Amino acid sequence: MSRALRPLIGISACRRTITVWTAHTVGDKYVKVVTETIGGMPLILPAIGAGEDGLDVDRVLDLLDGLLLTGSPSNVEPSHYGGRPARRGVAADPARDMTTLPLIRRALERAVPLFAICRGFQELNVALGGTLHQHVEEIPGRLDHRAPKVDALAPKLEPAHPVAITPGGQLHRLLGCTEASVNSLHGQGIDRLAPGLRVEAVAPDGQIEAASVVDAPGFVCGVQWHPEHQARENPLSAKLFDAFAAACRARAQQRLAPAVRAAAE
Ligand SMILES: N[C@@H](CCC(=O)NCCCC(=O)O)C(=O)O
Repeated sequence: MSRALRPLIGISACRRTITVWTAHTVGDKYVKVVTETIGGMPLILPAIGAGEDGLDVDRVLDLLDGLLLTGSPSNVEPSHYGGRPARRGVAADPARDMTTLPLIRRALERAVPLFAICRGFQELNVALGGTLHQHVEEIPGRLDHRAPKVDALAPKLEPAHPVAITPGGQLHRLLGCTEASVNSLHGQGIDRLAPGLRVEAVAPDGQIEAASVVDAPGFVCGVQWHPEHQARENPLSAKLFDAFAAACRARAQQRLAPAVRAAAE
């Protein structure tokens, strides 16, 4: 693909304090999945809110061919979905909430391809009017979906449980199977699914693990697990990113091809 037509993909950042400094952060795995797995150009979107003093969402979306919503240790503030206040000590990132929630709504209105991972998946649900469980492991009969409490990274990213993929859904068509094994690094989870979202996969305890936007013109999908981890080594993760990449490339073509052709003439 011509360098000029590499899709420009926005990546949501967190606002976090590292030692004494406040920083806008994105895990390297999300940047790499854009550059290496998708073949796109990443544009990190700082968590500065949206509107007058924050991101001009429409100007940003004018530039983007896709939006990747990342995971994060922080939780979406329950006030955004009418939930009880979070317990003391639970990590929050109000600046990220104020950025991603409006950005998601407008990206969907403008048919920007969107792939939402873990916290990003929860944000997609909240942005469209759904609610979250704050502590899935405390609900009787539910699994503990949190990562094992060990220092090493590898065990956290091991497959943790199966998911049943909805027959006839978008993921089923894309992946060609009705079961997959996924990693699991979350304490929150979708409670009430937002209107306009369709369940694409569920865990054995009934936890919603993936959803798509009904009637979305392009690729709009959210997953509770982490396909960005070693994406090319897992055939299902690779298929997910290839489908997202194709939608982003199609948007880049549509947006930029006339300008690239004109410059070459
Ligand atoms: N805090 C939320 C979301 C969990 C999540 O996104 N975990 C990923 C952390 C690592 C990363 O940044 O990718 C919850 O607990 O449900």
